[in-house]
Parts: sequence; structure tokens; C-alpha cells
Amino acid sequence: MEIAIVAHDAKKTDMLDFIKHNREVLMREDVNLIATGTTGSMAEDAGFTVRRMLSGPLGGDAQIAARVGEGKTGMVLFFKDPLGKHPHEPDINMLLRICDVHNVPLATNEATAQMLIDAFKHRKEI
Ligand SMILES: O=C(CO)COP(=O)(O)O
Repeated sequence: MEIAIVAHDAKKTDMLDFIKHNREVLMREDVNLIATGTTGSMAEDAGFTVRRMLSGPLGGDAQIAARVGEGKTGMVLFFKDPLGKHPHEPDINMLLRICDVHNVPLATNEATAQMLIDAFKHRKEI
């Protein structure tokens, strides 16, 4: 499954801790990670193989939304900063909306992301 990871600046450290904590599942060969630009660089520095999109403010959220729409991305883990203002708010909302349109699992905080990863880890193929 292609899993997208995205983190706003205030949540990047949390995302780094999260992916390290879930390294075993995120590095499985049936998992392909994609990310917005800066989040992706951070993950690469931590040893992950990641397909990097543009940085969020430059269109990265929109690129991930397109991949969700095309059926390529199967899960989105988005550590949103609910206290900050973001110049690309329309793109952020588009990504959230497109996940709902296509019924793609979307976590917008760490607790939900952990539940999704746990569910993914234990799912049985049908
Ligand atoms: O802005 C973002 C998501 O909306 C994240 O983008 P970066 O990973 O490039 O910082």
C-alpha cells in the first residue's frame, strides 16, 4: 500500500518519532511511503525510502490529493498543526476532502495515525 506522510512544521518532530516508532511496518516491502517535500527529507534522513512530492506550500498536498483521487495512495497520515495559519489552506482542505470523496483512511493526528497503522499491521487479506 502507498502511505502518505505529511507534517506541518510544529508537528515534524512528532512525525519523526512516529515513523521511527513504526519503522518495522513502514519499511515493509508492501509499503511505499510518499511525503510532502520537507517531511520526506526528514524521513529520508532517518533512513526511510520515500517518494518526495513538492513541499506543502508549493503544491505537495495537492499532488498527494491527486494520487488519492487516482487510487494510488491508500492511506494518509497528516500531522496537522491546528494552531497555525497556513498559506496553502485550500490545498490542505482539498487533500482532506479528496480522502473523504474516495473513502481513503485519513488520520489528522498522531493518536488516529497509530490506530490506522495498528489496524494495517493486523489486517488480514480478503
Ligand atoms: O505544509 C505541509 C502540509 O500542508 C507539509 O509540507 P512539508 O512537508 O514540505 O513541510
